Amino acid sequence: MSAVLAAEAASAPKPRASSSAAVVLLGTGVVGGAFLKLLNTPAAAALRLVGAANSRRQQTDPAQLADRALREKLRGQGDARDDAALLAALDASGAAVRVIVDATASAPLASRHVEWLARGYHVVTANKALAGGDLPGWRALQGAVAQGGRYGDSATVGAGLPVLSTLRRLRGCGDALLTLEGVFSGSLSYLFNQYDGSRPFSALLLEARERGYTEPDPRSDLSGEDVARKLLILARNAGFALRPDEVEVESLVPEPLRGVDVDAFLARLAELDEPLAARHAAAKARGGALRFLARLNQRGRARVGLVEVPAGHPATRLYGTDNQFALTTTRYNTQPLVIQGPGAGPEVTAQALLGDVLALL
Ligand SMILES: NC(=O)C1=CN([C@@H]2O[C@H](COP(=O)(O)OP(=O)(O)OC[C@H]3O[C@@H](n4cnc5c(N)ncnc54)[C@H](OP(=O)(O)O)[C@@H]3O)[C@@H](O)[C@H]2O)C=CC1
Ligand SMILES: N[C@@H](CC=O)C(=O)O
Repeated sequence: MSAVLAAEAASAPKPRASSSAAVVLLGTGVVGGAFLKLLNTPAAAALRLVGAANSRRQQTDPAQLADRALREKLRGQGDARDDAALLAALDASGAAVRVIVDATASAPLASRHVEWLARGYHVVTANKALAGGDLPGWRALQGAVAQGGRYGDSATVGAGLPVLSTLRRLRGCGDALLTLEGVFSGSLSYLFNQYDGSRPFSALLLEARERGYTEPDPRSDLSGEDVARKLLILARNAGFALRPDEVEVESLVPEPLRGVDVDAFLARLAELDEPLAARHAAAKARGGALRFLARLNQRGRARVGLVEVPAGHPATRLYGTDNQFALTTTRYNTQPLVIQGPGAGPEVTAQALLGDVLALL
């Protein structure tokens, strides 16, 4: 090769290491269903679905996977659940980039993420159970990522709002998180942004559930558990090695409704109404409003719960499922850096998953 050609070859844009990926989707519920729809758009042309599963059945047959009614069909047809067969489908694809997308809320599945990363699969997840679970799990995940595993977690906080990416970028620049405060739940935001006592709280909750904002078991939202997980994920990404038992959590689930199954809970939803109506009336009488806030202070003290905020508080200026993350850092220390926008819903969450998958190419 001449010197000129060699120089041109050296300066030409390098071909991407890989331009397509094979994908297995775990979970075909609200978020997984929206992800399947996105796979049929031009934005996902480089992705090939080689397996999909719900909790009981799965499919690896290309013709069945291409069927627009895949999600509905999986309810009654398909092979029995078997992770090994899904991983085999990824291996057989021959794709250099093999991605497992976890759109479930399953803790047992999340506990497998580290093993999958170690075996060379990439993991993209809306499931918060690993990063927002116990500290050993978080540390194992950091170990796998340090070994080169790639973990797409944008959907786990703010349903894809650029919160984790911002936090990591600031940290990479030597900035440090001092305090964090805000509304981290799309469903609880939706509930308290609207609740004025004119409609029962339980009716609003059913509406949030129908719109796909709540967790599979809405008590995960009402108990503060889902918010606590997001707080843990954020705090850990900022360098605070917090354990779940270090987060003070206020639950809105009445004691008698905590141990019953989901159907029984849904049948007794009206039991939520009276205590919340009383709290709302008391706050209103003092000129305040109720918002479900998460807070992490400089000493690493963390709390999530219902707070009576004064009129004009930033959390009273939210709409719909808006989340709000106010980050005070060593460099953003006179005013916080605020990230705000819709923080729940199938479309935005599925888009966050797709974005993380495409970032692997
Ligand atoms: N909804 C939202 O706005 C957001 C949700 N998320 C997260 O996304 C995840 C999914 O939420 P969502 O779609 O609303 O929940 P859904 O209940 O609608 O869907 C969950 C899906 O996971 C499936 N599933 C459960 N266990 C397994 C398993 N072991 N293997 C394969 N599939 C399994 C269920 O199967 P089956 O149908 O058989 O029960 C179902 O298809 C949760 O972790 C949630 O926190 C994150 C950000 C926003
Ligand atoms: N149920 C969650 C969905 C996103 O994580 C919420 O309400 O924020």
